[in-house]
Amino acid sequence: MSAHRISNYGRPEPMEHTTKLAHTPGLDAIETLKVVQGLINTCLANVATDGRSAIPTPEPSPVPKFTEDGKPEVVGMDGGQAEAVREDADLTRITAVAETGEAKGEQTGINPPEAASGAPQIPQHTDDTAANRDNCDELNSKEVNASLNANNTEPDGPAACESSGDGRNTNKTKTAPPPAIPGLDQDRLQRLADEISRNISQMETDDSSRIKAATAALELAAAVRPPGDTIMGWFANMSVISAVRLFLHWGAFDIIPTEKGESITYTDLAERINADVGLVARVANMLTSSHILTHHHFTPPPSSSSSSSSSLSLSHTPTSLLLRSNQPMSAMFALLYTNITHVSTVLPSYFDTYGRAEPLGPGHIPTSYLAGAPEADYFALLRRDERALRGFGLAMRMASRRVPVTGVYDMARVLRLIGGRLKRERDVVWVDVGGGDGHTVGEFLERYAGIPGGLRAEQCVVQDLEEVVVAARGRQKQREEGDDGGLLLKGVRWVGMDFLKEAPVKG
Ligand SMILES: C[S@@+](CC[C@H](N)C(=O)[O-])C[C@H]1O[C@@H](n2cnc3c(N)ncnc32)[C@H](O)[C@@H]1O
Repeated sequence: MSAHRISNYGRPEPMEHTTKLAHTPGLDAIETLKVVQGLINTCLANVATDGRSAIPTPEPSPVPKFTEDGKPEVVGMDGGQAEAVREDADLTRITAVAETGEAKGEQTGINPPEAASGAPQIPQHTDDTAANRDNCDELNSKEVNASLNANNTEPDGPAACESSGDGRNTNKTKTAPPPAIPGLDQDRLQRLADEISRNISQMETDDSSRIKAATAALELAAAVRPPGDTIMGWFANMSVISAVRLFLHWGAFDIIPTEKGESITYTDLAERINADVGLVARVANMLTSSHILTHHHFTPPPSSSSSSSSSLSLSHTPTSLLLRSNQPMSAMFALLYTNITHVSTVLPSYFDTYGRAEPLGPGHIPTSYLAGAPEADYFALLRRDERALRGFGLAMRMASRRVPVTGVYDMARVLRLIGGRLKRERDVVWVDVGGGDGHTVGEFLERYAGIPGGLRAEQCVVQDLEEVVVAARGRQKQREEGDDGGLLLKGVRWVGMDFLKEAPVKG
């Protein structure tokens, strides 16, 4: 397949590669985790073999080598970047000495060239990224399969260096105990790898296995990641967050077609959002490289009216579909972007002003300080902005999707106990304090209306701040005028209140 690469200037440049670009979401997740598992096994093998892997890393980070003065030489970096990596290496070396009590330089997280002898050359990152990646992908998938089958544990690892036949004295014996990389608890790593493997095999029948596998994979990655690499990862995350924020602000996620197999050229997208195509490509780079969007070679059908001359296009992934503007996850992103990322810019000055202590009341919080209305509390700020308030309600829906709403209380028992005590049909059974737009009550009604002595909408009250309730009532009225008559919540009472004051519903 032919495809394009974005140049340093953000312009598409032609290049050849055969990387598979479009994925079937379900299959892709499983395959991805298998690859992760393979890489983990490789990593474990690396630990057992003092970092001498038989399997090349697909897209290697710059590999430090030691120069004659004993400083690690950093391939592919210079200046400050290289110095930063050197410092990491030195730190690892110092930690190693401290932890093992060995003489300086004997055991380090980075292998001097001698230690790597006999091992295949780790491919260096060249400009021919795609071709390199293809070779590595192919090689890697073979090796991953091999590792999945053979568990890739290289039991004779430490001795392999001895038999490399290059005549160098490696000071290793067959009995040398792993781990060679200090600070890594090999048993823990193996337990995590087993956990990942077990859950991957159960993913088809057990939904939660996917989360468990991912959680263990993240824990494992955190354990094996070199410290400097962890921090470098934050920098990448910051850029990705900024790119997501821009694409949300420009409405780009809403413009990319959602049908499977469809994509939009960079040129068309740039035109639709009134942006320079080079800029769009540059921002999209962050999103495609972090697998939030996918890019493709695009050949417009002969009948197409597309004015696009560009042959590079973008399509959604399951992740980016959640970032479209009508999606709760997208609203949650906007909310947390403000509450965390934006607020973080004033935190030092906030604490300089108020002192280094927790806020004592609902006002004078970092969010109100940022908004230039320090006395206001969070919800007072929200109420000033109709759009933000709507977004808040939508974001809460996401939270309730991830946290179970029903099943926590034994509602059948509650209804049984309360049934005999109700004097009137409309007596209140269930109050949702701070219930927003009522979706939680809706879930209770969906689940418990049908059971014996079941919950009825007339028995439910949603309480929230007056403004929130007014808006929620308005939306419910619209639903009742719509096709389904707003049936689920029809009859629910909405009460404006302040939960810091006396409760309006008694008993
Ligand atoms: C975190 S949200 C929870 C919304 C909803 N219960 C849910 O689970 O999606 C908190 C809710 O409390 C409401 N709230 C905040 N301050 C309040 C106050 N002083 N009195 C009543 N409701 C308040 C907000 O308007 C918001 O709807």
